[in-house]
Amino acid sequence: MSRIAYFGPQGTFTEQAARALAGGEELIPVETVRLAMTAVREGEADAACVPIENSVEGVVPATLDALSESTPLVAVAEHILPVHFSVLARRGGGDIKTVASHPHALAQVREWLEANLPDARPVASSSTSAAAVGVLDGQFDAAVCAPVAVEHYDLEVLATEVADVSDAVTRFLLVRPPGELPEPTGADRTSVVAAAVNRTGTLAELLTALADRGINLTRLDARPTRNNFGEYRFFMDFEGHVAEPRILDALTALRRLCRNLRFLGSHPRADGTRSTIEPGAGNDDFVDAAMWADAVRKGDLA
Ligand SMILES: O=C(O)C(=O)C[C@]1(C(=O)O)C=C[C@@H](O)C=C1
Repeated sequence: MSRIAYFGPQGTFTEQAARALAGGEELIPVETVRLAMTAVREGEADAACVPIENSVEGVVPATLDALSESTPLVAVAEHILPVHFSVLARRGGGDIKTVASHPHALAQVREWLEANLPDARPVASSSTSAAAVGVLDGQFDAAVCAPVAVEHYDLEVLATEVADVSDAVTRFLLVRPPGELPEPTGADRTSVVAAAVNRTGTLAELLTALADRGINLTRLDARPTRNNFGEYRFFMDFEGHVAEPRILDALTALRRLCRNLRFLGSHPRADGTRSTIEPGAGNDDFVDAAMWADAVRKGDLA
């Protein structure tokens, strides 16, 4: 049985995603996103389940930073969960003066808190479940949690279905050390991180390498390299799988433009959206063009 570290403690959204992705594997709750990946890097777990992006609040910076540091890990699967929250408090507790949660969760219920708990001060916690633990300990008066949290923590439910954007979703990744990749399905996502040199047009060149090959970008985020102020790493997700000639061609171009390129995986998309194929930029077009060039090189064609 393989072991999956997940961003815990028990009752987080990430645990739900890990259960959906893992089947019957052993699940290990870990306090932070970074430590979940460290557990894999140090061989204490075979894979890690971590949040990557939310439809309201955007990317999870801790996940991007942990993916770009230390030894490479690649995403082999993803899961998308609808996100609405329950607000939990101690049974028989008094006034709610503080309400804690993960910053991504607080950002998704800002309007609800202003309308329903205007006197409560929002406090950031390491995860939604860590906020529930803090309420039990008396550190905070209320916690904004995943609905399943109430099954793990003996707290009273003050409100359910809390969300400023009713159809919000979060996408989660299952990452593991590089190895055999999932098979291409036609509805795949490839991810890379490029530490580009700081000169005119670098980002435009990277994006043009994808656009020229008819490849649709699905996410672009920048994070500081932490070395020199103003120097950034660019995280790019795009449609397609490295097993496809058009994607391999793009990756080799990105590598040429930017030698500091890390491959972060190719895997099926959870939403099943099939890759866009632009005219003249299908895999057959790339194979045909390579055969034609080869024939020219051998002197078989003019
Ligand atoms: O704290 C949790 O429950 C998490 O799984 C983390 C997380 C996130 O990082 O976005 C996951 C989903 C929600 O958007 C809020 C918090």
